[in-house]
Amino acid sequence: MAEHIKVLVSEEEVDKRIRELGELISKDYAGKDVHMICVLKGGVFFMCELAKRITVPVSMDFMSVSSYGDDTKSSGVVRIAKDLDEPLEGKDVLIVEDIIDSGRTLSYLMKVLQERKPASMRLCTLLDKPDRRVKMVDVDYTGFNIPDEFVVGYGLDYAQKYRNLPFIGVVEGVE
Ligand SMILES: O=P(O)(O)OC[C@H]1O[C@H](OP(=O)(O)OP(=O)(O)O)[C@H](O)[C@@H]1O
Ligand code: HPA
Ligand SMILES: [Mg+2]
Repeated sequence: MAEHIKVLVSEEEVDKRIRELGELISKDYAGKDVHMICVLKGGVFFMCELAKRITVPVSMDFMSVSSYGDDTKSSGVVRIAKDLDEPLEGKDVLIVEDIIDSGRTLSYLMKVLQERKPASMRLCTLLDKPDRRVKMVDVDYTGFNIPDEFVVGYGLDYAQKYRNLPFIGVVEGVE
């Protein structure tokens, strides 16, 4: 069966929610600088759009972590493919992710990053699938809670495709 993408969250809804999150984060971090950490590759589109809506001073760093490879199921093994360039000590860190699914990636990553002694560490995710949680993760800012379906777009891939879609969609016709 050919793959078909059904819209789950439209471009307009995503844009509106990112503006709201930007306002909220700007208020919460008033008087501070925020050090945004993008979890590559999926987090990159959300990171760019969110950073543009934050009005306190922002610095950025990037980390690449992978557990899904080209599959729709997590391998269960989290691999750091690229580490951060800068130390985190004393910084107010905001981790930016596209999705929390089983929670394996972020529970692992937050443990690793907490050991680097940031002044504070919060997590912002565009999407959350709470029904799928295997590992507990404290999420501070969520764009949308979504049902247990494999989604693509806005950074999320299926076999590395569809990251560039400007909306969140569900791939139909995939096992
Ligand atoms: O909560 P989990 O079940 O761990 O799933 C969430 C993680 O999986 C995806 O990354 P992926 O491993 O596909 O890497 P990618 O961002 O490069 O696509 C996504 O971007 C999250 O990082
Ligand atoms: N889509 C794409 N990548 C993912 C997902 C998903 O639903 N969950 C975890 N990684
Ligand atoms: Mg992926």
